[in-house]
Amino acid sequence: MSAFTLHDLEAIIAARAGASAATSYTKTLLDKGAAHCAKKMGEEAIEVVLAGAGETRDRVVAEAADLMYHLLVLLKARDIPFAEVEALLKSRTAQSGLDEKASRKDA
Ligand SMILES: N=c1c2ncn([C@@H]3O[C@H](COP(=O)(O)OP(=O)(O)OP(=O)(O)O)[C@@H](O)[C@H]3O)c2ncn1[C@@H]1O[C@H](COP(=O)(O)O)[C@@H](O)[C@H]1O
Repeated sequence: MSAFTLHDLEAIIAARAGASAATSYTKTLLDKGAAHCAKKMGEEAIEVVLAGAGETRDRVVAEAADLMYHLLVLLKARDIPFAEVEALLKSRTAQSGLDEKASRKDA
């Protein structure tokens, strides 16, 4: 399985923020502002919903990838590091105590 992560994609998006809009779809989105990025992400989310409800497995995977990309572009447009989202997810896990249970199970 590929070791490519959302952090890798976040770094690519950050780099493409400095590119020309003529050569970068990411830059085109960012130039249009956070509200446009949010609208695009909403469209991609609907495509995941439709694919998840009744399209092929490959379509679900493809639409999920589009959604992840557009979510990271939106976070970039709002100057929110993906690590901040991860930290919130981690704190929720810690609140539920499931992180300790999971590490005990691994030991
Ligand atoms: N992961 C992606 C990625 N996923 C989806 N997309 C693009 O998102 C768009 C979504 O399709 P749509 O039909 O909704 O959009 P569209 O009609 O083409 O465009 P709109 O005018 O509606 O905005 C397509 O153009 C896809 O190519 C992506 N574009 C870029 N990346 C990553 O970003 C990197 C940098 O890309 P550039 O910024 O283009 O250099 C790439 O190497 C990839 O790693």
